[in-house]
Amino acid sequence: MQPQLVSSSAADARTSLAKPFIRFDRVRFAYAVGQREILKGIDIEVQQGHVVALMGGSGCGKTTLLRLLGGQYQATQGQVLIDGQNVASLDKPGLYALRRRMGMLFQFGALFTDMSVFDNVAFPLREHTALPESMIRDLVLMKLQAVGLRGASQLMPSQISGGMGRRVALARAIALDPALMMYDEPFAGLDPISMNITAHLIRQLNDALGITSLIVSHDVDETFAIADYVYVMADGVVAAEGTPAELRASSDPLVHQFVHGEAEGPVPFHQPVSRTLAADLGLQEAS
Ligand SMILES: Nc1ncnc2c1ncn2[C@@H]1O[C@H](COP(=O)(O)OP(=O)(O)OP(=O)(O)O)[C@@H](O)[C@H]1O
Repeated sequence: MQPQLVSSSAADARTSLAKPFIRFDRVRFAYAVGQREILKGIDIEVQQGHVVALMGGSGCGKTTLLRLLGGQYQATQGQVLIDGQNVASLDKPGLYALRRRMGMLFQFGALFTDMSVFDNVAFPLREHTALPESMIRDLVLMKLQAVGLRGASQLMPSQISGGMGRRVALARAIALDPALMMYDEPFAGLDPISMNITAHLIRQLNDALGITSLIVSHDVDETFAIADYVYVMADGVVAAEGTPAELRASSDPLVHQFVHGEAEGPVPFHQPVSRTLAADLGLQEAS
């Protein structure tokens, strides 16, 4: 399947800067030799300073792309480049140094429940730096200030709302001043107001800290409100790409189904299956 949408203006915007911060170059990937191919030739570019979204139906390979970026797995074919470095070519110290430049906000952004808000944010600084406690204190308060929660520093996670907890997790993720922030479903489980606050915070932090952000999300409205560019994946390939406005205006059936959250369309509800339901239930002979 070829990408359905690349307007000349968007393509110009993508190529106007000399070097993308992230590049997936014809990436193919299977979790094990002989297993089903999850990524079937992915080309993605993320320019420095941009907020870029990876979207698409469940199981299409979005989280897998983040894992390749973090060097947890290596592409079977093609290259994954971060700031010009081929992730697969890095030795252990090189990979470790690269990971130090990445912040990650996981689904639900779980906090350590037995530590205060302050200690949660201080955790990566205490683990990964030799900074004196007085400096850690100042850094933590600055990060909490950036997410609007300096006043909550002494509270325990059980004493704050889900939306506030997500912002604390965000402060913790940026504690080590990453160059790249990766968000895996940052809006999952939040009420609409907290979703909105979190989305705008992601954008503000990206711009204020001069970082690059990659968001995996199913939440079209929140993601489109803050993304510079969106890749829609389907069945292991980039099925469509463009700015949020371009995707909203698209008449492509897959993009339309995705943007409008329609049940009917090219993206099937059922995963492919070889046996009938009746056969699986033992009601008829498997064919
Ligand atoms: N460790 C693994 N070993 C084998 N298969 C895996 C592994 N992790 C994921 N998969 C499979 O790879 C495919 C892509 O998974 P992935 O988590 O990247 O999808 P996704 O687009 O992030 O999905 P979702 O939106 O539901 O989180 C799925 O079919 C999944 O079952």
